Amino acid sequence: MNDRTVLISGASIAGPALAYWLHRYGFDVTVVERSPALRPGGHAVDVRGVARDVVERMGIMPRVRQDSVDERGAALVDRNGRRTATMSVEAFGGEGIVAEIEIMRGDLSRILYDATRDDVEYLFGDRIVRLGQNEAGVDVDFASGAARRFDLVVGADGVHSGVRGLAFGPDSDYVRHLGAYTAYFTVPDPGDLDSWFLMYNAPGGRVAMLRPERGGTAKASLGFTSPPLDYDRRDVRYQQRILADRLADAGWRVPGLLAAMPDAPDFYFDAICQVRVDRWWRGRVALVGDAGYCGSPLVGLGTSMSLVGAYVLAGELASSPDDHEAAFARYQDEMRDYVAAAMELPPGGINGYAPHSRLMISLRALSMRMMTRWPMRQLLARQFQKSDAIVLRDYAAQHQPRHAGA
Ligand SMILES: Cc1cc2nc3c(=O)[nH]c(=O)nc-3n(C[C@H](O)[C@H](O)[C@H](O)COP(=O)(O)OP(=O)(O)OC[C@H]3O[C@@H](n4cnc5c(N)ncnc54)[C@H](O)[C@@H]3O)c2cc1C
Repeated sequence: MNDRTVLISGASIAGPALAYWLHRYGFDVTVVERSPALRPGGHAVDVRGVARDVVERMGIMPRVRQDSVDERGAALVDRNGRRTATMSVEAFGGEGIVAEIEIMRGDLSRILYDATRDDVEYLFGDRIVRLGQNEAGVDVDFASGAARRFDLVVGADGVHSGVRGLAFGPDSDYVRHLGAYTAYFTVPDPGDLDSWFLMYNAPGGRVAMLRPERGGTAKASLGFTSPPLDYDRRDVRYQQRILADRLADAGWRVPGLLAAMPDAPDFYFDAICQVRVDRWWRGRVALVGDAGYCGSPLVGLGTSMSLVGAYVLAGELASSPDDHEAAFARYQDEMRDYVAAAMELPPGGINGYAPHSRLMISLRALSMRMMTRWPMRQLLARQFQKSDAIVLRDYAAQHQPRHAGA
């Protein structure tokens, strides 16, 4: 019997992307999202390497390019705002710190949602609270009280995936804290960024970033190194107090960013962590994107991995709709090397992101100045080439998909 009905948990990047491809291959798709509406916010995310091909094949590249962020490059600044190192977008042919296609996470999520909303059932403001699977399907109970049966369920619900918690085990088995926390939020455009992404390091492993976006606003990020903290993930005010305590005297533009933080409409705070899951499925339940493999913002490939993962998972399910276990196994086989390469932390790991001492901060600026020169250039180019470490199959040609939007 064919597995035709699929429930996806999470409507950010991986969820709508998977919904898009499954619908094209003839599946009936429902997406449940815990938030009452599509979540805005997040910094620019990169669409690198083969992920660009996936976006092309979805037919949404014109809109992605239209909405992408016009950044000239990234610059490290000191306490007084003086640039200590820069890297332009062209330095690595659009595959450097700032990729050729950078788009705000919220904008990409909106584009993927718009491409699927007419063909896919979206349930906002709800979540799965129980999964019971047997040979015939998966019985799902929702927090709203609804109960439904699906052939397959996929967790695309991020680092703290609810589906993973129900079908695989607790976060503590899969989520590895890398030693820092970070927040993202929107602030008024200071007007002097001149299309540069500014990054600042203060002693004590403290980080601030500010990058331009369209429409009179900019995206701020604040971070600090710390062992795991005990806090309520829903208590935004408390998270903001933690940040204010740690960063109040950090210098540069940080006091202004902290002052603007309570008014931000899209404050997001989390540990910098990786997710590693041995096998990405249990029976009829599978994982895609950050829920199954998250390299952390340090590797900058989370969105690309999600887009590619959604493409491969849907393609493999279409290849054997009567044998989901075989499809899930091929999905992981296809993705394994690409994900393993993408999960490797850049040289220096968390210390590269949040150096502690003044000496290490100066060395970070020095190494960024050296990046475009030999031999650092070769090392860095290798790091960015990971985004190409998979050859995409042409599933659409094999499966006579429905036309997009059909
Ligand atoms: C608001 C927000 C801001 C972000 N900002 C950045 C950023 O600035 N830089 C960066 O590198 N990465 C950021 N990320 C993470 C980034 O989107 C991912 O690393 C990457 O794009 C992979 O996406 P994903 O769809 O797998 O997971 P995510 O983008 O994490 O999306 C998971 C989705 O699942 C939903 N969800 C969670 N739990 C449940 C549940 N139990 N039931 C139903 N739905 C659930 C969430 O609300 C969210 O919409 C952000 C994520 C979010 C949600």
